[in-house]
Amino acid sequence: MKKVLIAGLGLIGGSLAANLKNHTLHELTGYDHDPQTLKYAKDQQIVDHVTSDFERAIQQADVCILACPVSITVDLIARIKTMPFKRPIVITDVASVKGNVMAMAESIASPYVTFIGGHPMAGSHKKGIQAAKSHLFENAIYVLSPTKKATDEHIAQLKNLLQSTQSKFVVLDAMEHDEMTSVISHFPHLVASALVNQAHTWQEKHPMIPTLAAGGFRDITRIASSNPSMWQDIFFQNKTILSRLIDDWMHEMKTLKTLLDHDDQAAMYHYLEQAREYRDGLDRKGKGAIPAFYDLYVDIFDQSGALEKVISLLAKASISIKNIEILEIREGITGVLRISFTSQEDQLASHRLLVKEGYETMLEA
Ligand SMILES: NC(=O)c1ccc[n+]([C@@H]2O[C@H](COP(=O)([O-])OP(=O)(O)OC[C@H]3O[C@@H](n4cnc5c(N)ncnc54)[C@H](O)[C@@H]3O)[C@@H](O)[C@H]2O)c1
Ligand SMILES: O=C(O)C(=O)C[C@]1(C(=O)O)C=C[C@@H](O)C=C1
Repeated sequence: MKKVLIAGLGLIGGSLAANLKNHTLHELTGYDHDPQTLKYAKDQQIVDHVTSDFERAIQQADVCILACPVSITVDLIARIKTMPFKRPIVITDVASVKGNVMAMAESIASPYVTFIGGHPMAGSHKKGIQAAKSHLFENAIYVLSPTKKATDEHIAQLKNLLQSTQSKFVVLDAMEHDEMTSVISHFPHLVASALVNQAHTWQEKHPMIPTLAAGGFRDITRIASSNPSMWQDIFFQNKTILSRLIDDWMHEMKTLKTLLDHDDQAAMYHYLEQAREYRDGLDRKGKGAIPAFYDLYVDIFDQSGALEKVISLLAKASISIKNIEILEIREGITGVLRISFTSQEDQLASHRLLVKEGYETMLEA
């Protein structure tokens, strides 16, 4: 049983706290600058104690998880550097950008402090403790970036503490991490916001644009609904790499424009085919970042009870569902359910069962 301090009890800190609370006996203390967040955490018993005295709490902890915005995390590490520690502590963080965090952490001189950077590759567009979920990190990649001082034993200790999240740990250095997360998280976010703003601008000419925005636009722009304050912080913390990716992107767009202007249909087909093949490959089992499930698409009609009927058929056959999502449903017209299973066996059994019951289904290739 360890004394664990979680500094920043928002979506990520709150989710980690809830997970540790549900699955371990560690003594949890929560620190946050927002008194309402602290009150909620205490009232909902997400942590055992709350404090507004970071300095005192960290000196009494065995482990500290920094779960504040990235730039605040850097500031907290700068404060930690000046504090006197009298007992060993492992400190980690969850920040989405690692460069400045790790540079600051490498300069901690105290022999008692071991810093191992962390970043769970899971989250949502929501913020705050009320959106926290104990199972948020299940099956997600969890990046660890040890400082030079951290031994294998320290890393094992931290993995052990976070084991109940059921994440998959990978060790990366800050630069590798920041380049990769730029490509698959930060830059896509920028593009999603740009697409939404482009639609907004065109709405002046075509007021019906929001009415026409269907599944595709919603899928690709979901993340534009995220917390602007967190994301502007991420962008500036990772600005050198992001700026390079914007150059790459402008080049890519220019190439696409040339294909269009020259009516080069064969090249455009090849471009789209290449993208489709790579995207389909990302979902395959064992590839990592995108959690791989076995999906089944089921056509349903927009009538009350349709969803319930499919779920109860599967439940009666003792088939457990990992996730279920209504992809598109319009009044009086067929909609599509995406049902995800953790095994191919369940996927195929559901397919056979639903086809027998007269449903039109499609298996994810
Ligand atoms: N949201 C995601 O999808 C996601 C995923 C992985 C990692 N992260 C990283 O996790 C960290 C937290 O993000 P989040 O989504 O939980 O944000 P959040 O806004 O939900 O939570 C941040 C928490 O930090 C607190 N806080 C802010 N400034 C503070 C300060 N000066 N002192 C004390 N507390 C302070 C806030 O009150 C809030 O409770 C960020 O570094 C982010 O990059 C986010
Ligand atoms: O699922 C989402 O909404 C997220 O944005 C999660 C997401 C991402 O995949 O980009 C966002 C930021 C994090 O640093 C890690 C995960």
